[in-house]
Amino acid sequence: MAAQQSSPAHGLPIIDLSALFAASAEAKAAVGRALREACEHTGFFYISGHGIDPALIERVFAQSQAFFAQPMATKLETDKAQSKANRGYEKLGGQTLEPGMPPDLKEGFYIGEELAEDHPRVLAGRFNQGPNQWPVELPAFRPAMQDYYNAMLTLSERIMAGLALSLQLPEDFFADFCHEPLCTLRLLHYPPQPEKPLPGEKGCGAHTDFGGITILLLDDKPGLQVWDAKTDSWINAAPIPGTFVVNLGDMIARWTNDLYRSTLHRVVNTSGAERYSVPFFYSGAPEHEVRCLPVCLAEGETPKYPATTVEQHLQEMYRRTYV
Ligand SMILES: O=C(O)CCC(=O)C(=O)O
Ligand SMILES: [Fe+2]
Repeated sequence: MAAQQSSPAHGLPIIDLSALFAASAEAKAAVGRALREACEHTGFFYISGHGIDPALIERVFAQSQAFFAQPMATKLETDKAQSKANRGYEKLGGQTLEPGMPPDLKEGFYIGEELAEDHPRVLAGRFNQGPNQWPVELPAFRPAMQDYYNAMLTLSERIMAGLALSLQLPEDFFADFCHEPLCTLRLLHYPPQPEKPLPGEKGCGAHTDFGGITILLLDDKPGLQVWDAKTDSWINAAPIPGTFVVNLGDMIARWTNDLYRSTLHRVVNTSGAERYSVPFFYSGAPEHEVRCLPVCLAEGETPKYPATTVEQHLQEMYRRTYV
C-alpha cells in the first residue's frame, strides 16, 4: 500500500508503524503487507511512527558519548570480561564479526535485563542472565538506558505483532515468544576509518544478526551498509531522522524456512568523524521452541532446519564470533 511504504533512493523501504498502535484491523493488515514485502526481499527496513520519544533518544546518545569519552581505566571498571552474563564494556577490537578479517574497529557497552546474582535463572547459569555493570561515575547513565531498554521492549512486541500479521497469523501469535524475552542493548562507538586500514579492516565486519529482530538507532553519520543480493553490491543505509532501522536475525530466517531474510550488513565509518549507534537485539523467551512455521511452507516444501530453542540457537551463534 503506497501510504505504508515508500522507497527512498537507497532502496530500503520506510514503513510507518503508527497503524499498529490503532484499532483498525484493515490499517494493521496494511502494515502487515508492507512488512511482508520488506522481510521477504531486503530483510532491512526503516520504521517511522514508532512512538519513541526523541528526548529519550537524546538522553541515550548523550550518556553513550559520555561513557566512551572516559579514560580507558574508568571504562575498564565495567570490563565485560568480568561478567558471566556478557554485560559491560568491550574494548576496541574485542569482536571479529567477519571471520578471517582484522578485529572490528568499534568499542561497545552491553546491557541486558537486570537480574540479581541470586535470581533462580542466574543461579542456574542460564545464558546471558545476570546483573549489569553500571558506570558509577555517570549517575544519569543507568536510568537513561533502563528507560530506553523498556521502550525498546514495548516496540519489539509491536513489531512482533506486525510480523504475525504479515504472515496472516493472529496478532498475538508470538505472545509466548515475547514472554520474559532475552534482549541485549548495545552501545557502539566507531572511531573514523583509519587513513591506511589493514586489508579488510573496518568498523564492523560483514555479518548477519543472530537473533530475532534488531532495532537499530543511528546517529547522523553514514557507515551502515546492507548487502543487496539483486545487484551484488552494498547499499548505503543512510541515517533518516526520526526513524530506526529494523532488520531480521538468523532465528527469524530459520523460523520462516528462509522466507524472511537475515541480510548481511557491515559498517565502514568513512564519515571522518566519531560515529555512535545503538542496536537493540530482541531474541524472545529462552526456552521458546523455534520450529519451522507451517504457514511458511509452500506446497511440497519441507523444513530446512531442525527445531531448536532460542537459548540453544543464541549460544551456538555467540560461539562463532568470540574465540
Ligand atoms: O552500527 C551499526 O550501524 C550496525 C551495528 C550492527 O550491525 C550490530 O551491532 O549488529
Ligand atoms: Fe548487525
